[in-house]
This record gives sequence, structure tokens and C-alpha cells, in this order.
Amino acid sequence: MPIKVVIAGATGMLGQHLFRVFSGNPVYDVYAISRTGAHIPADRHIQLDMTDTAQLKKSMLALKPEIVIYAAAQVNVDLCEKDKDYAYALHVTAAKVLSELPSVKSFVYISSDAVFDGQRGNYVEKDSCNPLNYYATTKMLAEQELLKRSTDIYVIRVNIYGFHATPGNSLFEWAWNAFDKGEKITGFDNVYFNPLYVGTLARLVLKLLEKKVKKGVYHFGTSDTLSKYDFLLSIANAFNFDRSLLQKTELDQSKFKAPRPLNTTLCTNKIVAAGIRMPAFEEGMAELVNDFKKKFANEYNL
Ligand SMILES: NC(=O)C1=CN([C@@H]2O[C@H](COP(=O)(O)OP(=O)(O)OC[C@H]3O[C@@H](n4cnc5c(N)ncnc54)[C@H](OP(=O)(O)O)[C@@H]3O)[C@@H](O)[C@H]2O)C=CC1
Ligand SMILES: Cc1cn([C@H]2C[C@H](O)[C@@H](COP(=O)(O)OP(=O)(O)O[C@H]3O[C@@H](C)C(=O)[C@@H](O)[C@H]3O)O2)c(=O)[nH]c1=O
Repeated sequence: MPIKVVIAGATGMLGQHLFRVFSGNPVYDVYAISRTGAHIPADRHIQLDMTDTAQLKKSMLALKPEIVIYAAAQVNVDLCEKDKDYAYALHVTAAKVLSELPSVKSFVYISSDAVFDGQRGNYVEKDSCNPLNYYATTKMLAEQELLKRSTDIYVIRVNIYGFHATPGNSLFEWAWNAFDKGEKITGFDNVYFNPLYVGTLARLVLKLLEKKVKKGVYHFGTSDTLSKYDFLLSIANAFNFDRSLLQKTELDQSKFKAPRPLNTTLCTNKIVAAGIRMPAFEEGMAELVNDFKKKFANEYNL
């Protein structure tokens, strides 16, 4: 019998890849939860606003998933600062409800590098969290809630990049669109991270479950570190945009509502020791370029 998997947030930038990767493996019988169902076959989609926990519980008690992968979120950090109840309901309460289902044996929660305050970088799993904004606070609270359970809980702290199936506003999409229109943008030269391409992360999540890695918290990320300016520059280079459209700036010049951390690079020794290799940044970027060209070749004349 195939193993029933539910992907919460399967229409998202990461979720679309999780849905594709798990659906492509006959071991799994995959279902998606989202509000819109964009690009998900109708017979695989469970349309839900997960902040309606009564409805969520009812439909999942009927479906009985064995594995839940939680990639749903409100990733607009400033919006989370404005609507704290919604952020808490989506990031903490809904995840907790799913983790408590009697059928669930393994639960993967996609957390964030933002749980750290960014004062130091190269964080290991045991370092203390000190979130600077409410988005990150809810990710930390969710981790704490979930880790109380005796089920196999995997918390993956990571930063990600990619693009949506229906064009959205990820960092990559924002920069690509600006460069394409010939607009100038500024890149933070003092903010450091080691982000994974979403296509890569989806495969690594499958590997994590298949290798039966010990439950707990894991840091995922590229083996090298870059600034957000370097990241934006690599987009300009990869797509042959005019590099002079990108200028350097520092984080304190930005006008965010919610404070952001400076250096959230994650040390990945623990997951590498468990036998899962983390790629170099250029490997993921090459995959993104390939995926982007395949998807948008005609639309953008690539
Ligand atoms: N993007 C980033 O820079 C980073 C993201 N992360 C984490 O990675 C994970 C994936 O993020 P990403 O793919 O960028 O997110 P997206 O915003 O691309 O996708 C979010 C997903 O959640 C679903 N969703 C949102 N609200 C609800 C709701 N109320 N009820 C049901 N479904 C909902 C959306 O579906 P729909 O709109 O169809 O309902 C969508 O499928 C998240 O856990 C995030 O915290 C970590 C670090 C960085
Ligand atoms: C990085 C960057 C962003 N910006 C602007 C445009 C961009 O859309 C906006 C937000 O940028 P970012 O997406 O990098 O910033 P931010 O919203 O802080 O990204 C975060 O997202 C959440 C979901 C996480 O989990 C975190 O780890 C974190 O990476 O700020 C610049 O103008 N220059 C820059 O160098």
C-alpha cells in the first residue's frame, strides 16, 4: 500500500516541488492542501484555509495521512507583524493540529533561518533562538510545540529561493522582473545567508524521510555563504542582465516594518553527518536557470 502524504502549502514556491517530487515516486500517495489549488490536479487537492482548524481537523481525520510536510506560510514578514493572530494561527496552531492526528507517523516542518538574531552566523542546531520579528517568533514557537510530540518530527531550518508556478513576488522574481524592465535595485551587502534552491530542497526532504534520519532539528543550506547583494548579482549574471542596474546598500537603509537579522548562515554539519550532502550555491542556481528557461522560454523570449 502506498504511503499517504499530505503537503500543506503545495501550491507555494517550495510546495510545488515537494508535490512534484513525492508524486513522482510510486511509494507515495500524495495530497495537497491549499486555498487555491493552483496547478494541482483536482482529485489530489483539499481546498482549505488552514486557519479554520475545525475544518482542517475534520478533513484530515477522514484522510488519515501518515506523513505531513508543512510548507504553508505567510512569507510576507511585514504582514505577519501587522496580523499577528493570523501568522500564529497558520504557522503554529494549524501545524500543531496536523501533528496531533493519530494517523501521522512523520511530520516535516519547514522552519526558517530567521529564528536566529543574525548577530553571529554559522548557527548550529543547539544555538539559542532569538527571533527579531513576529514571523520568526511564530516559526520558533511552532518548532517548540512540535518537538514536544513523540511522533517523528523533523524541523528543517533553511532559507530558500526560487519562483512560483503562477508568477509571484519571491526575492528572485522581484529582482528578475526589475532587471527585465531595466529598473535599478539595491542589494544588501551586509546580510548573509546560505539559501537552497526549492527544487533541491524538495529532493532533500524526500531523502531525509527515505534515509530514516533520526528525528529532530536540522539545518539545511548551501555549503557556501553569500550576501544578498551577491545573490542578486548572480541573477543578473545568470540571465545576462545589465549588472550596473544593481547597486550595493546596507540593511539599515531599508524601510521594513519588521526588523531583519544580518547573518543567518546555518552550519549544516549535522545533516551532512547523517549522510545528506548539501550542494554549492552555483549548483542550485544552475538548476533554477534551467527550470526557469524551460517554464518561461516562450513567454519571456529566453
Ligand atoms: N520564501 C522564503 O524566502 C523563505 C521561506 N521559508 C519557509 O519555507 C516554506 C515555504 O515557503 P514558500 O514556498 O516561499 O511560501 P509561498 O508563499 O510560496 O507558499 C505558501 C503556501 O502556503 C499556502 N497557504 C498560505 N496561507 C494558507 C492558508 N491560510 N491556508 C492554506 N494554505 C495556505 C499557499 O497556498 P494558497 O495561497 O494556494 O492557499 C502556498 O501553497 C515556509 O515554511 C516558509 O516559512 C523559509 C525561509 C525563507
Ligand atoms: C534582499 C533584498 C531585499 N530587498 C527588498 C525587496 C524584497 O522583495 C524585500 C524582501 O526581501 P527578502 O525576501 O530577502 O527579505 P525577507 O522578507 O527578510 O526574507 C525572509 O523571508 C522569510 C519568509 C524568511 O523565512 C527569512 O529567512 C527571510 O529570508 O526587500 C531589497 O531591496 N534589496 C535586497 O538586497
